[in-house]
Amino acid sequence: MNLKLQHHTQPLNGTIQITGSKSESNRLLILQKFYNNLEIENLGNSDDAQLMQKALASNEVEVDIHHAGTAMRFLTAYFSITEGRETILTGSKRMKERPIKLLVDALKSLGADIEYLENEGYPPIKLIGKKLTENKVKINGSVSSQYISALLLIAPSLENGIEIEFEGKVTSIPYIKMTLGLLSELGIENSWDGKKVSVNPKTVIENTTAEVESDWSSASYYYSFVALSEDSDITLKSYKKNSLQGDSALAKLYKDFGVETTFFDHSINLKKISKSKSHIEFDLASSPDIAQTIAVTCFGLGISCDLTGLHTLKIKETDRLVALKVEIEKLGGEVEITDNSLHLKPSKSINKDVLISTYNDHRMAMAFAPLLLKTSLEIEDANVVSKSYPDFWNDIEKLIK
Ligand SMILES: O=C(O)C1=C[C@@H](OP(=O)(O)O)[C@@H](O)[C@H](O)C1
Ligand SMILES: C=C(OP(=O)(O)O)C(=O)O
Repeated sequence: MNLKLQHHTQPLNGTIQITGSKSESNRLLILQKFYNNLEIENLGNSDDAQLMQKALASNEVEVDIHHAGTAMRFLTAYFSITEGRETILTGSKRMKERPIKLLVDALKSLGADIEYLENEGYPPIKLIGKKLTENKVKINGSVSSQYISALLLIAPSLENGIEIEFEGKVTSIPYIKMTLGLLSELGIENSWDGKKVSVNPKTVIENTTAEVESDWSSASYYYSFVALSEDSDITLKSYKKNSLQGDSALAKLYKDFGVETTFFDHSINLKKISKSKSHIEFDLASSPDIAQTIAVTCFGLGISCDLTGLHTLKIKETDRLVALKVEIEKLGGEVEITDNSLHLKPSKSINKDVLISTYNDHRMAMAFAPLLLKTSLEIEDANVVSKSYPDFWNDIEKLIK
């Protein structure tokens, strides 16, 4: 279903509760399998969290996790230690193009039994669950932090825990810290000195309740709405000042667009208090999921940007660098991309009634939505947002009324 967005010139006002973080939810769901008494509050309703729950409850041999990257990576580690179980882990056409070799190699070096069923290095894979014999492993950390989080999540259930040594420059670091932070919340000891991370084994947890914070990556679209309008006033519920989510960097980053974030009563209030800078330069290696939002905010404001640290974008739901270039150029912008960066020129106008292609990528749909404050446009396959934020369009409608 395509969705036509009318040009809206009034400010957006209201309060929204975004669903629980997809990343925190999927980590806690894995941990709950190891610690049955763990209670999860504010679990997200994203497709990815639901696919994770379904996969963890399934007794079928074949488990299909569609587009859910975290589910694919975390379940690869989980099923490889589920003794006596044979699992075929598969996903969407795109998932079969998203590499998994570094994680599979790491798990195999720990003693896992994993086989590729189609293309070497990519899903689908067949896993025969068994007890892992080793506890020290080396992994290249520059491709996806999800491989590392996957190892860390099974670590407390291994007899001797795990010690991981990183090779290469570690990427998306806040997501590794999130995993370690959640382990710490459950009382699982861990340490990280930049090069090596270790997690101790733990059979029983002392803290049995974990509360998922609302999703910061989803909050980015509201930051964009506020940046693109003068008098909007939006409150988002269930956020923490000391977040485990790296995308909470939005509060700092959007200051450059003149957006002020005020924390109160577990909520954040967003208001535009000053003019945006006329040029933006961010290294987003720690916050890859908000690159699309920021590129589109800049385009909507007519300002230029140089975004770097984007090397992981090519292996996400789509090649997000190419997708951004194609779609912003349809709207009249000028974009240059490399393998790890995006450069947008300032622009004076935005083309009307353009159909934005979404490439099965929730973030393409949500990142372009705030442009409705500048023009009328159409979003292809708008329900794609359900991967992380099923209520996105309903919530936007509440703010527009
Ligand atoms: O661990 C996680 O929950 C995630 C890690 C990031 O992936 P990479 O580490 O592959 O960049 C991020 O893009 C993804 O949406 C969620
Ligand atoms: C990259 C993403 O998801 P995943 O890797 O979990 O599929 C995302 O949500 O932007």
